[in-house]
Amino acid sequence: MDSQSQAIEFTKKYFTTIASITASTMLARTLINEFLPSELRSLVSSSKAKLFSRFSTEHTIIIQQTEGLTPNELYDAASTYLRTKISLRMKRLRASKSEDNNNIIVSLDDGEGLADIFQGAEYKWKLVSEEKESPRGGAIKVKWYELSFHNKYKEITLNAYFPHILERSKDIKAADKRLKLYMNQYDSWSCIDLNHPATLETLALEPELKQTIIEDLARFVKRKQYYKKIGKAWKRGYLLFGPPGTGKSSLVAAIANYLRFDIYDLDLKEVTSNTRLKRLLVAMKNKSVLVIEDIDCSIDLQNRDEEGEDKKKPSKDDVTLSGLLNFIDGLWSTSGEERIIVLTTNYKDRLDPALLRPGRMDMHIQMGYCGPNSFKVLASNYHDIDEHPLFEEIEELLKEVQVTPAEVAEELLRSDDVDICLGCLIQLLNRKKEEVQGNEESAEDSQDNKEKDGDDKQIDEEKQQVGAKTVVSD
Ligand SMILES: Nc1ncnc2c1ncn2[C@@H]1O[C@H](COP(=O)(O)OP(=O)(O)OP(=O)(O)O)[C@@H](O)[C@H]1O
Ligand SMILES: [Mg+2]
Repeated sequence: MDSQSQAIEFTKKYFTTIASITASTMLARTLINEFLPSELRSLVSSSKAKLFSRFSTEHTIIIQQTEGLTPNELYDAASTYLRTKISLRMKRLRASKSEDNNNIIVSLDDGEGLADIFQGAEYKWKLVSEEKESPRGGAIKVKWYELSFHNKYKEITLNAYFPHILERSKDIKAADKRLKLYMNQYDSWSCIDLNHPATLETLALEPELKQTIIEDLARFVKRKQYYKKIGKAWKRGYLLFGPPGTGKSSLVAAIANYLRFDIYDLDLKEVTSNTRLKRLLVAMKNKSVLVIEDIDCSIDLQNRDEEGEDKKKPSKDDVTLSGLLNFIDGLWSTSGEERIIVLTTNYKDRLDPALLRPGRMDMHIQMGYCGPNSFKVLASNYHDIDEHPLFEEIEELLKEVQVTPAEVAEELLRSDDVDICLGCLIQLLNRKKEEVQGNEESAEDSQDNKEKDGDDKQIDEEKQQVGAKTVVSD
């Protein structure tokens, strides 16, 4: 036989064998289907699946929507996480929007799947749903994800991929969330949407101060494990002080917008007893900013522990500042996570020394008058300009006079015409300069009459307030 006829012979035999195997398989399948009872049939097919999976390198994990009656957090996190992996090329998607959410949510439809890559591992996700009979009658829809990957990635999946999904979904939810502003009436909170536009970017602050604040906040949110280890409540306290209109309230809103935290604006005058105060503090949610504005006015700040003879003896249940701070330390260390507390005042010197002690407030932030850098931020916010022929004159004047960012903002809002606004601002600054010069002259006159260093000291102190300073304590 030549080699060509050998090949033909071989091919014939090969096909005959294949045909007979196929026929036997079909016969076996027919026999199984027709003659085996259903229980035995499912046993045979599950053994077949087992045999197949023993040789397959693919591994599948089922993530059900509920485990028993309890919602499965991992399913929920996966749904949120997978939204960021959706491509608009996919054939079928779902879209929805809820009142609490800022964005339209686009998600996988039942039966659809997508691919993801994490640390070099490839994953295939599929959303499956099925109608099942409910034990209470009727049908219920059960849903689950089938996650398939090469079985060499089992460990990465359990130890790194799933924790990553849980973490990412938290961030995504926080970014979507519509922020709330809570206010107290007596001992209960009511809330409205927080629509304050202030951001750390648009806030006119000296650049180093802004950077310090951003870094402090970023470090704080990353330190969950650290706070746990040292056994301290995971909270951070900021004391903001400075004249009216320097941006204290705006900074609180900017912090909330940056961290995506709700704000609880606590009016201490509404709170009549310690018990009520405790109730309010316990009702606060995690990831929130507690703010007490004008702390010097809202509570009798005299140090009530050191009772002088002429001081009124407080009743046991009176709200006191030290009581408030102690609650916060105590209650929040057991029940709260990721809390910021901000106290604001126009007069730092009127505050209880107990509040200024190291360790009470982590950072003391002085909000200052508008300096040249802050002015540039405001000009860019309000008129989208980074330079202008009048800038130089304005910047020179800002070094000499004290004007708050709020006053500058008011001038910049006067007109859509930037030349008019900057002209008005120069007029304001010149008026202020004349006032200062007038004051200095009259101070000099009176100094001729009686020696007085107090005024100079006052002016020196005030001049120092241009820009802002911080005292940070850890
Ligand atoms: N640093 C700033 N950056 C940007 N805008 C500012 C700044 N400071 C004040 N403003 C503008 O002035 C307005 C008033 O400021 P804000 O209420 O934040 O001041 P405040 O320091 O809280 O004053 P008060 O002591 O009277 O409560 C803000 O709405 C904002 O438009
Ligand atoms: Mg304010």
